[in-house]
Amino acid sequence: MRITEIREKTASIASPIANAYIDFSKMTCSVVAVVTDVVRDGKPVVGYGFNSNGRYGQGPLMRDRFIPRLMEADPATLIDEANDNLDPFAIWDTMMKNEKPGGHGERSVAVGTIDMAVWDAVAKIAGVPLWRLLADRYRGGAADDSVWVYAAGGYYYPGKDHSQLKAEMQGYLDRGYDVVKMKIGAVPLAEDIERIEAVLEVVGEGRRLAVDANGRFDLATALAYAEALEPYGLFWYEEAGDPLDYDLQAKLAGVYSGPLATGENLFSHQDARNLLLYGGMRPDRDFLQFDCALSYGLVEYLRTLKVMEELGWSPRRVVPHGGHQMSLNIAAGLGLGGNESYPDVFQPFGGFADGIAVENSQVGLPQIPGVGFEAKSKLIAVMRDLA
Ligand SMILES: O=C([O-])CC(=O)C(=O)O
Ligand SMILES: [Mg+2]
Repeated sequence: MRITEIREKTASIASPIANAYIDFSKMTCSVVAVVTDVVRDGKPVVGYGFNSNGRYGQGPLMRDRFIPRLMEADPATLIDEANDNLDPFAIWDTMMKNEKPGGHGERSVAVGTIDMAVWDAVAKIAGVPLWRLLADRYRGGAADDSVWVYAAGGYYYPGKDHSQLKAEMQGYLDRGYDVVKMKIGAVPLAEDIERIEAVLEVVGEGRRLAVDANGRFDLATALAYAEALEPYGLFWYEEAGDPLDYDLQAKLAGVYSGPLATGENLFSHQDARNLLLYGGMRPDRDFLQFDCALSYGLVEYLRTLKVMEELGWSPRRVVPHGGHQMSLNIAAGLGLGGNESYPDVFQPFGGFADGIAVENSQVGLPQIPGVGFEAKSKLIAVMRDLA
């Protein structure tokens, strides 16, 4: 059993939307195919992956370093003998050979995307959905039947007024979501408060609305927003300051009584540990948003979950960023608290299996082998185009 080829192509996910930090007018993502010589139903098993929005395609890093390391390795060293399958852990170690520690930047996205494709292949070789494989290997077989999801959107874009923002949010409620998320921080506080009040007219209560500042604020601005947001009783206040500014996060947690969320831009278990040790995050109410596709994949995610456990955090406090099926599988298989969803943006990469509707903010998973990409027709068309 061996990997015969790994292909990457960079796809556009450009759109006119913006958060408080970036616009998405040139946004791309990598699509990866890991081709194996294992045959199922008369065809070679191919595992697929892609990276979440926000960090661009990683083709050059993959082609320069990570794909050659895997293709040059003795195939026997990449096998999990006990399970008669590929070994995602050995594959990870091989990709990361001769990489110094620290500085977890774009390389974690390149590795995380290939890792997603490896796990898709592993579950396909095992002939089971990935959530089932994860539950069997790591949770004594217990899998969640459905996963809580919330609708993320509420972006800024040219000409978007309150009526369009409200219509967007109404559309999410109509499609079965109970909680919606909107962007803040690209306009002055008073203007954001007007936007928030407009959305509250649609969703009714603050506990059905999360807000996301995408790391834009300095301490003074983060605290000013905290004071203004506190009375609304929001679902969460996300990524107020720079992702690595644990001091800001801790000071914010010291004054804001409602739930805080962060972590989508922390790309290693060491960074996650530092957040939990020094960021003032509160295990009884706050949310962690680590995204496997950006942070070295599921192999590293298992380490991050272990760090959380050691520091007294339940996996239910994790609601990953990214709105992709990989995190949905991890959520169902490893018992996370939920998953993000982008019903209207980042298509065809965002979203879940065709024909599985969101009801009461819960979504089910397909019963097919792998991550489930084959159950999402527009996405699998892009992937099959690659291999
Ligand atoms: O706008 C983005 O970069 C995406 C994001 O933060 C989120 O989904 O939480
Ligand atoms: Mg965010």
